[in-house]
Amino acid sequence: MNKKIKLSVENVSKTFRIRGGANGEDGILPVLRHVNFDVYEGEIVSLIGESGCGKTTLLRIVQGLVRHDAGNIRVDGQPVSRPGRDRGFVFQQASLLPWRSARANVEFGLELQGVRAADRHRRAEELLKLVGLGHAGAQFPHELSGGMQQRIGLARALAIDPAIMLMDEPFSALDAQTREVLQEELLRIQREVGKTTLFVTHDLDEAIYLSNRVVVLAAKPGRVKRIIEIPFERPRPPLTELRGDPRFQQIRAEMWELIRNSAPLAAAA
Ligand SMILES: Nc1ncnc2c1ncn2[C@@H]1O[C@H](COP(=O)(O)OP(=O)(O)OP(=O)(O)O)[C@@H](O)[C@H]1O
Repeated sequence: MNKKIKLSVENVSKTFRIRGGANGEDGILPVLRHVNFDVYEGEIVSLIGESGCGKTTLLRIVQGLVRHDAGNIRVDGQPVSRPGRDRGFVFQQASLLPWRSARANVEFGLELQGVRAADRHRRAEELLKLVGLGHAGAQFPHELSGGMQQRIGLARALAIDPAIMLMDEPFSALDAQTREVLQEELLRIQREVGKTTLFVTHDLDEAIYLSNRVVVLAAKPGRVKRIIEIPFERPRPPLTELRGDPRFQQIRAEMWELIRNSAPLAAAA
């Protein structure tokens, strides 16, 4: 079977200019160096690596909010240089508009696209059902739990039917139980809509559980250390069950080792 590349990250490098270093002079912080990987249609690929290795920066580059210094980002073969509706995103905080109902939040992107009211309502209802909140469309964000807000954020991102989804630690602010429920829900939704997803997480178990492949980044500057194929078939059993599989433990140990032993490159390298 030929796999179609939805997102390609080719040789991407990024530095930030930082003001007032140790000696009071401005400096250059290399954050990403020659980062390469592809994401195939329908896959979930996670980025993992120690804090500060550039995961969020890379996601923002793909989103088009941060400009890279070198390399190419392509979605469906088209170069990316600014935000666009081919990329939907869900971040750590759902950031819903507080004065809008859940349904009106889901409709927001469609309104910007000029979609007719009747079509917007129909699409929002479908998506609310998809994320398990068919009953909550009239509620306002302050009436929803953190997990429900993230579900609405996911529905809002899916509403514009993007080519790829970008998710930056979407479950990290949730309590452990809600988090596990939403991880299972994401896999169910993924089965239903087949959306290609690039997912940033700190959590090794989450990365293994959700992903087809995991890109392990080394830090200082961020670079691809290894890309690990996750062998478990879908639909996957609950995470608590999967943790008992010796292959899960083996992959987890491999990732942990890679992250722990990713020595920074010498400054001149
Ligand atoms: N706008 C900016 N200006 C200067 N430096 C920045 C900027 N944004 C990020 N950085 C730096 O780039 C590096 C990578 O940050 P980034 O947030 O991408 O890492 P991360 O892997 O997502 O970290 P975490 O896992 O803690 O969220 C950090 O050293 C950070 O301080």
